[in-house]
Amino acid sequence: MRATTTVDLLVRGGTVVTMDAQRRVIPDGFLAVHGDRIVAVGTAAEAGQYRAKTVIEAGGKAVLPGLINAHTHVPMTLFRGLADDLALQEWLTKFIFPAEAKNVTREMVRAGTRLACLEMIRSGTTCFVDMYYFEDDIADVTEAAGLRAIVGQTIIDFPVPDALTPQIGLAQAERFIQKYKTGHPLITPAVAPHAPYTCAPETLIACRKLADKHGVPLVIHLAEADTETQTILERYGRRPIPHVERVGVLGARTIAAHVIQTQPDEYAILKKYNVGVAHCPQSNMKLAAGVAAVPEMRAAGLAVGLGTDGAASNNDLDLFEEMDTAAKLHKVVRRDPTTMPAEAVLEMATIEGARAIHMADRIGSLEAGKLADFIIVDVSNPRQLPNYQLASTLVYATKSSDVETVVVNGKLLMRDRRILTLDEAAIRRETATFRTRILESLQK
Ligand SMILES: CSC[C@H]1O[C@@H](n2cnc3c(O)ncnc32)[C@H](O)[C@@H]1O
Ligand SMILES: [Zn+2]
Repeated sequence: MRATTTVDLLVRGGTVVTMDAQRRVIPDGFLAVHGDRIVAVGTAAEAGQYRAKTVIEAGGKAVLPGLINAHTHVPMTLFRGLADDLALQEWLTKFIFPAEAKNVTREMVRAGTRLACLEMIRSGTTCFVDMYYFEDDIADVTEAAGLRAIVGQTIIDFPVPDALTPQIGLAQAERFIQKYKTGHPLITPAVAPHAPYTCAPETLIACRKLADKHGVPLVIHLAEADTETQTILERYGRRPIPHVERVGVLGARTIAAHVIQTQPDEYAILKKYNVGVAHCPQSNMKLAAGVAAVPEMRAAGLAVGLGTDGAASNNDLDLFEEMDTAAKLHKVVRRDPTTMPAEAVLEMATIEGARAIHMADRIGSLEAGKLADFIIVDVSNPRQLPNYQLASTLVYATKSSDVETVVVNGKLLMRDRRILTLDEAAIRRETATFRTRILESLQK
């Protein structure tokens, strides 16, 4: 007779999409969780030895690794819809930077982050990479919501809401890193130089030194628009990727967002430093920035994850939409329907996303020993039937509203669409207050 093992949480009966090295999909599967970890994954027949305080019956549902948003600016949810249908430079310099100068405070950042966490939990995101201002507040609110995040304090060469100079920004970033760097269960602090066109080489070097000193990730917007390529060529005589290499900002645990304006010989530079790429197709389409060479970067061995970018350039934080868009965008630009199949974009939102953010040893797949970050998704809506192929159903026919249950670090954040860690009504009220404030600020 087999001994019984008591665990905290047992999910049984669902189709478990492991995203492990063999990409195993277990039709009648189970997942056992104890503390913050997955302790076993297998077929329902093997689940018999486990007893749990909480059992979730997932028959007819898909159980997947939590989705990973590799690039966003969470407080920008409060700027959603404020300035649409503009090119990057005009959008940033005429609308977003001025709106931020008037409105970004600790209080605003906390409110925007709460709204973002609510949206992300509801749409199946369990981990995100952020870069913004007042990141200690973002970290605090994220931890309370129960989500996992890499939280990057922005460094930029002009006065911003939390730092008048990049030196002040760097000192602030160091304090923030010191507060969170020793093994926090959910928050990984990071340094986030905004971009090569807003940070001088000295600023970029100081950011790299700080990241190396504390062994934390470095997050940067890179090669996003042709205006960036022109500016960097004019200023430094090199294109953006060779420029950042020459300056010395590429290095351990770098995460570069966008990476659109590339030439094939530049992939080797990114590969040399193991740079993870955050592909943000919806933001890139909306700002008409261009189309990143994702199939080529993947073929060159780069880890490419998926990001939404901020809600002011997307305009949501929905990775199900982002998967659908990524799969279709690359087909249409190449006139090749075989490029970026559903399985590939599902990888980008899970295990490849984890590789891109340098966390694949801990998250991105459902395997014993990994952190228990997973979602349970209904796949029985008429719109998803008859469901011949699960990756296809998830990428092309599933909506974020089909996400029913979300677990991060072994803790339930949403069960059967009921949010357990945030006060949804209070967030709606708070958002309405900020809407009025932001509108008024723009009339002054
Ligand atoms: C480093 S984040 C802070 C800074 O970046 C701005 N921002 C938001 N989205 C983008 C983007 O796609 N490219 C460049 N800059 C962006 C944001 O408004 C903050 O000021
Ligand atoms: Zn961005």
